[in-house]
Amino acid sequence: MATTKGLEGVVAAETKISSIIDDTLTYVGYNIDDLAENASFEEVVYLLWHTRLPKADELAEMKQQLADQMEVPQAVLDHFKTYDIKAVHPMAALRTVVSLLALYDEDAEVMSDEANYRKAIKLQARMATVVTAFARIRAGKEPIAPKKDLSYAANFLYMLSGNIPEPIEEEAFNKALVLHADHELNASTFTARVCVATLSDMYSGVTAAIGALKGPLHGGANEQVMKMLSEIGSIDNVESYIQNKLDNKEKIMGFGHRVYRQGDPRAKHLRDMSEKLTKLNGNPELYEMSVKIHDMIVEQKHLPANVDFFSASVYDALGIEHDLFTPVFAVSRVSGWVAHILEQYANNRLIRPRAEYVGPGMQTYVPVEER
Ligand SMILES: CC(=O)SCCNC(=O)CCNC(=O)[C@H](O)C(C)(C)COP(=O)(O)OP(=O)(O)OC[C@H]1O[C@@H](n2cnc3c(N)ncnc32)[C@H](O)[C@@H]1OP(=O)(O)O
Ligand SMILES: O=C([O-])CC(=O)C(=O)O
Repeated sequence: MATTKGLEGVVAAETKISSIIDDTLTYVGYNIDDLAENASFEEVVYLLWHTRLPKADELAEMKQQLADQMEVPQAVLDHFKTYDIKAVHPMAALRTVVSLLALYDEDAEVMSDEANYRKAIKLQARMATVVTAFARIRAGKEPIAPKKDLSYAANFLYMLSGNIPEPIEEEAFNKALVLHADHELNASTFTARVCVATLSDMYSGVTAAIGALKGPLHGGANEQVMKMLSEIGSIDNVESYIQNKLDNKEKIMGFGHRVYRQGDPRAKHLRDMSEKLTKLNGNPELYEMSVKIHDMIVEQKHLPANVDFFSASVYDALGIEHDLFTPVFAVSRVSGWVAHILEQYANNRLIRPRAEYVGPGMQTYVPVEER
């Protein structure tokens, strides 16, 4: 049996949800550039789950459903007070809380299409609430209830800070959510599909996916990019810091991709936003440092930036704490996970590949006292 390390190039599923062909990303046939410029996140969620854009009344209904389901059971919020919240990583907390949400959902084990759709809405709606509640409780503040008349993007920023975001902040965050929503068979989405292909429930699939997204080679890279920018500290230090890493053959977070060769089409949108938002919040140096790093990596390694690189300075400019960057990714990507879970259920077969055995040959058991 031949193996393909990391399953590179292996086609492991058919999907109608998103595609990456010749470095062009589409959701259900719509170019990501078009969606980033024009679509609301709620429209994209509908698109991914129904494989078509909503009509006005359908969009209004979905917005209403999401708004109605944003509140989480008090017991889930109380759970944040049962451990040292300052000592845990928010992605670990999110992984646990999504699993916990299942225990308060009477639909959790019901496998009908209707129950799965209700779970989809609840998961999408509540991810924003739990991430923002975690952040507030950690800061010693009370969680803020969502406002039903705000968009999903605005509600997230409102629940986080207590302030209704400025239009430019809402627009930028909406765009970031749109750009992160789905990405073909990335590691976390594949994880979700593998999990539910056993006919396990949607909460299990999303919990597993959060675990996969957490790693620094995947969604966790955005936090690592910010850590690097903070360590560098000023534009004068960029060259020596990056050169040192390259000379030591260390990976630079936010660069490279398994599928894209010329570049990640999402990065330019985030780069533009980073330029605008860092100017507005008075810290343009963060953008300038990012550009300098980018130019060095492209020149020396020929590696383009991926979605995580410029998203770091965007989220920082929006006032989001650095260890919440990956949870923010999850708040968007849950839409894609759910779409893939629904697609997997609709045409399921257990996912069970083979491994090539490379261990010792046949051995005979030796009792412990004789070893
Ligand atoms: C949302 C997302 O998940 S986007 C990806 C987020 N992850 C990151 O930004 C982490 C940094 N990037 C990486 O680690 C990789 O580029 C990945 C994991 C994204 C893709 O990895 P793979 O396709 O498995 O490529 P792999 O890790 O084998 O790298 C191939 C070569 O490019 C080099 N390379 C890849 N990415 C980088 C990087 N960011 N910095 C420096 N060198 C790199 C590797 O060192 C390797 O070099 P070698 O052949 O001389 O050993
Ligand atoms: O597709 C991948 O491998 C990772 C990625 O960019 C994403 O999940 O958005």
